[in-house]
Amino acid sequence: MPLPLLTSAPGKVIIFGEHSAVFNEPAIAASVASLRTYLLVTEAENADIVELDFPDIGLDHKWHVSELSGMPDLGELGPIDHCKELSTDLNAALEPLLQSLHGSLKYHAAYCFLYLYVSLCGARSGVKFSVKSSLPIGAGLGSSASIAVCLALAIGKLGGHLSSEAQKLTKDELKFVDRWSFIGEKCIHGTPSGIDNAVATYGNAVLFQRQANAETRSEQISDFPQIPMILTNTGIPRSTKVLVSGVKDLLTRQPDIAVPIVKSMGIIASRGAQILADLSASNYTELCELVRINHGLLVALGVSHPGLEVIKGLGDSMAIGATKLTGAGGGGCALTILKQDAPEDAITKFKTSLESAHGYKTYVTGLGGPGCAFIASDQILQNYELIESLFDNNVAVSNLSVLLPGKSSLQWIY
Ligand SMILES: Nc1ncnc2c1ncn2[C@@H]1O[C@H](COP(=O)(O)OP(=O)(O)OP(=O)(O)O)[C@@H](O)[C@H]1O
Ligand SMILES: C[C@@](O)(CCO)CC(=O)[O-]
Ligand SMILES: [Mg+2]
Repeated sequence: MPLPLLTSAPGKVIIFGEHSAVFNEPAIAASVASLRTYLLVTEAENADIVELDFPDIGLDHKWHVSELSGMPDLGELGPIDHCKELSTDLNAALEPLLQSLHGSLKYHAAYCFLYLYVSLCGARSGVKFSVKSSLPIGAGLGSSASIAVCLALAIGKLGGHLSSEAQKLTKDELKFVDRWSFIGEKCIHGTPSGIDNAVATYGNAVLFQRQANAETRSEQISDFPQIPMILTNTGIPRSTKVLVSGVKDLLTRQPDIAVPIVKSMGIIASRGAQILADLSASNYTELCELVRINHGLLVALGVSHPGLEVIKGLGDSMAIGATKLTGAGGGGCALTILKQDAPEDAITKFKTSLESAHGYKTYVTGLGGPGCAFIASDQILQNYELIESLFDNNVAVSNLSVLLPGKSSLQWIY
């Protein structure tokens, strides 16, 4: 695959079923139309290195080709094997390369990168990977999945696993990206369900269910309605990995109580899917009711946070709509589905008081839109000055809107 190469993937909003999705219950998520990660792959200045430039997390690291050689032969292992369990041999071989990055966001991003790179590209060197994202990190909007999808698509192409000339990503190629990004998510947070990377790969909205055999089933929800909602980011940091393992521990300690909670969340998602397929004034109230119940069950699982309850409390006291946390919780984001008759001035008051009194950030964004996408080298070269300038650290992420697949004049392929 000739360089440069640009890949992109969206963030996501889980409407119903976070956490229960990990335990094979159905869940619904949609891609976030305007919040995306972009990965630019270029020739490195030095042919003997592989470089990561991930400024959002302060990661600028180079590995020498000699460090990448001598990796274990993964010969017979296919993606499904890695999906079931990450290779212990590869993990052990990567450990020394990650040593200086321990205990940080950097570690997980670099681990995800190296696992995919070594598995799919061997010891190729002379390549630089630069990331720019409009997604908040660790906020519940799927930043980890979007980066894993950008990497899986780019590295799959560099390693010759995906066609370099195609004018469209085929079903099989999307499956490849879905599987390898799931493997990347496993590096970042241990036991993902796969819903986040499925949405970041396929886009639009999906009804997702993880199967017992580590396979996943995601059904596209066509004509997903634009539900009027406000996303609020508390900015309270948390880790999906820690929250997911906390829920697993609760299920082990209190199975008689916690298993039915998780099952109820699955029933909510299934009912939610029926409503969303045929949303009308008459079932909108039930949709709001499901949002309220789903949040209550997430509270019971211990994954809310006082900072999220502020949003719920304000939304409830203003009777503006129904609020639930979205993503892994523990901080991060909440979504508020607005009542159909919510007055404009009440919506404004809700947003400004969360912003001014609590320092939260609110987003009004459309849902749905393209999943993963790439721009081939000839197109990038024709627009190189523009694209390169957007990856400058001093350029605000709001400028990334000129790159939006589906809206931009650049020829994204997806
Ligand atoms: N722009 C980025 N640059 C580099 N690494 C990133 C970026 N965005 C996300 N990551 C990686 O993803 C990790 C955050 O993932 P985490 O799953 O905890 O949060 P999230 O994906 O934003 O939220 P959720 O999983 O609840 O949707 C970071 O530790 C980092 O390794
Ligand atoms: C908490 C969780 O359900 C959603 C995180 O966005 C984890 C997952 O499904 O991988
Ligand atoms: Mg994540």
